[in-house]
Amino acid sequence: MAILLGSIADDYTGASDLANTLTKNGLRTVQTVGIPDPSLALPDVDAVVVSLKIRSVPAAEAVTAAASAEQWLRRRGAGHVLYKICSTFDSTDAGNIGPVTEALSHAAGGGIVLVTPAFPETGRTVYLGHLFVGGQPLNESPLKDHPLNPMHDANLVRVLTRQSHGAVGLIDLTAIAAGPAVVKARLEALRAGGVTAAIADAIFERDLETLGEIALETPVSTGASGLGLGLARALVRSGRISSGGAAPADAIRPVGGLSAIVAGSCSKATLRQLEVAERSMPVLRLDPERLLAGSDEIAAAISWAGDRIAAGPVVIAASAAPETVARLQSLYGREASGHAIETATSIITAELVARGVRRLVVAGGETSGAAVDRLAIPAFLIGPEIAAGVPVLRTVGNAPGDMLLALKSGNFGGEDFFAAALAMMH
Ligand SMILES: Nc1ncnc2c1ncn2[C@@H]1O[C@H](COP(=O)(O)OP(=O)(O)O)[C@@H](O)[C@H]1O
Ligand SMILES: O=C(O)[C@@H](O)C(=O)COP(=O)(O)O
Repeated sequence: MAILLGSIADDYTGASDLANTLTKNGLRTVQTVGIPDPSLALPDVDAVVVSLKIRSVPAAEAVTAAASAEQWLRRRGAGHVLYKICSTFDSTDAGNIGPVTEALSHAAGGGIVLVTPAFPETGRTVYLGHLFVGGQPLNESPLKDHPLNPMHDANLVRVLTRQSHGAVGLIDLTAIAAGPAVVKARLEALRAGGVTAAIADAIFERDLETLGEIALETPVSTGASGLGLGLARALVRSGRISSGGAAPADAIRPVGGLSAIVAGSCSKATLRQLEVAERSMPVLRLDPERLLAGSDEIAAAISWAGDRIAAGPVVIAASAAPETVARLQSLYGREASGHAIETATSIITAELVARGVRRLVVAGGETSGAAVDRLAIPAFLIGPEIAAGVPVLRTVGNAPGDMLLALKSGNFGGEDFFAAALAMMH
């Protein structure tokens, strides 16, 4: 299997978001969970997205994992590797976007890396280096309250500089609107001046098409699904994609079985989706304090689900509003509470699957990572899109048999997302 485009995603929802974008834009794509075992039979594809769970781990750990994935992708022919980060640039001053970008660039012989989290379809735009989420600057958006990576600075040149050894520059919208030749010249001028990463503005998809064309001439880029769109369209325009990009028909074959939704995302969109789900499905709100206190909250949740699940989908959620999250974190610490809750939701997910759930929606990037790891799913085929950035996924090589999943990024999806997802998973 020789591939044209490789990607390393810093979380699993982000990986499925990118895989969805690449598929929609003409590349046959598979999403692997980590570096796949050589025995796993993967389909013939144009692009592989390796999902890692490295957004919130120590930078050195993220670098080591990403470097191995990069080598694996290069050995399979990837001429370009996109480091898929969050469209809201989720990270801390200690990393991991800067350190991983620099490591990937170093492995590819150095040079300058284009960086942009813009994803206009979901309202993420970058202007003069500042990231906007819908109509709000990043630091005024709900991301200011993220449980793991609260974002307090919309100026990405500044944010990335704090995480990088090298100098960070800006390619502004004026240059991008002037087209690929001007962007290329600007990138070269920045490189000659010692800059190793350039934040690129982008507001419209045409900006990302320009950036994709130039990025494709370099070995590494860093960005969200918008840059994926630009790279995919550039590859298709180059005439190097012969497949026509159709998603495998297998991806939507029904699996039957029971269905469930597990949420650990505390994002504004997820909190609203849970409220709406309460009108049509049984929803269990976990008590995070009881979970952390080591009580039998997990067993109680499994028993609650067991009493209801044969009659229809159930929802189990740890999600809570920012004030409640802040209170728990003040008692147990940010990382400890996040990790303990992810562990609990992943155990509950595995128990639901053991009881016959084959159609599963997980809300939250870290939450999805923990759940998919516990289920030991090796890879996914990409099915139809449920909402911008969220496709139906079909497991490849899964031990208990095929499953359909939707891994929902916290801020993605309309308010009826959960019902809409299950309606597409048969
Ligand atoms: N009630 C809660 N209090 C504190 N942290 C929580 C609570 N519920 C979930 N979490 C944690 O918040 C984090 C949410 O991150 P994630 O799953 O990536 O969601 P998102 O996609 O919205 O960013 C996870 O680590 C999760 O375990
Ligand atoms: O780019 C995006 O916004 C998503 O693909 C993504 O990575 C979101 O992360 P989570 O909200 O943590 O799932």
